[in-house]
Amino acid sequence: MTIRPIYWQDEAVMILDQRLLPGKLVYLPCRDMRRVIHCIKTLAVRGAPAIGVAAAMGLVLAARAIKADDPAKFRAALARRAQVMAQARPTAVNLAWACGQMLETARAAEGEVSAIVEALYHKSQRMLEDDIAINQAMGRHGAALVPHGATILTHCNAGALATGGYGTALGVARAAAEAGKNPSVIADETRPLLQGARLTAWEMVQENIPVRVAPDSAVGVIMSRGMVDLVVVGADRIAMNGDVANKVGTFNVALQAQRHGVPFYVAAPLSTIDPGAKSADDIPIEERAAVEITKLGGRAIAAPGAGAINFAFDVTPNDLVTAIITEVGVLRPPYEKSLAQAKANEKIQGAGR
Ligand SMILES: CSC[C@H]1O[C@H](OP(=O)(O)O)[C@H](O)[C@@H]1O
Repeated sequence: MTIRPIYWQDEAVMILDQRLLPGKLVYLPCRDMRRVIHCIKTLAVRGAPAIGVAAAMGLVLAARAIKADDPAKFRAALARRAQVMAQARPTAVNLAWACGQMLETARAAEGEVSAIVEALYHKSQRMLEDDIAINQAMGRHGAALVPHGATILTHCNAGALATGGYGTALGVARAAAEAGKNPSVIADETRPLLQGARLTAWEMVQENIPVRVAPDSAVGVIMSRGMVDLVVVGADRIAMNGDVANKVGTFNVALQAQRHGVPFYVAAPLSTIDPGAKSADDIPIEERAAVEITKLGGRAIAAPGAGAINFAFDVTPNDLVTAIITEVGVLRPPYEKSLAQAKANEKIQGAGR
């Protein structure tokens, strides 16, 4: 089954409302930037690469609404809108990266405003298509690390729903299955919004990849019983020293993996590696509303009057990361060197795109 989290349909951006999965498959038609921002903020669309693509498409909608015939004034107006878009969620670097890519496209496009808008549309579509190809390449590199019949534990959802449609961490599982390795998956349910139970399990069922859901708190006992061969998770932002920001709870999984001698892999495109972040200290961690903790399915699960702590992400220190799987290969410590080399090569190859 092809899972399409987001796509163009005529003049509208169609966003699969992931808040309603696994029960309902509902697409939201977005015809202006504000609607796309709302989808990003409310996690109707979520996952670092997917929100990057959503931001790019949202900026096309914004560009089409700018009333300016002068290209310079148009580019200035677009830059102001990109600044608003980039603030929709702070941790996933792909959001800001995608906005930067769109502004670069507008800068490089020649001719009238209409030609710039057309170039922006094609850039947003190419970003979606490139993401799928990047994920497939990443999956092939990652699949080489998956033993036959292995059980892969993952956290949150880093699958087709979090990307352009193939997946980073789940892309490794997909590619291993496509290579005939018969992997199975253990999906941490991933409190508070249950992306693992709701989204990862749904994706794996669609793919006929065996999947079992487990409470986040069970990772230790599951690993202590030798039930996990490797961990593969996604990432929202990777610092140049290899510190990894990902869904809250990932750090706990990494500590358990170290304790039990289980390889802990991070699967992420090069665009998730942030050259502006030297270490975890430079990664903003999103805090979300208390109600996401105190309610579940609209029902109170915490005593009325109780507060909540709702960090949406945490940072896994680089010494707990066995390797980082990317579209150009598997990057290993020392990350200061391997990540810098990969980003340098990206710049050289990107220069030609
Ligand atoms: C392929 S990146 C997916 C990444 O994004 C998720 O966070 P959220 O659901 O809040 O967007 C989680 O950190 C995943 O690993």
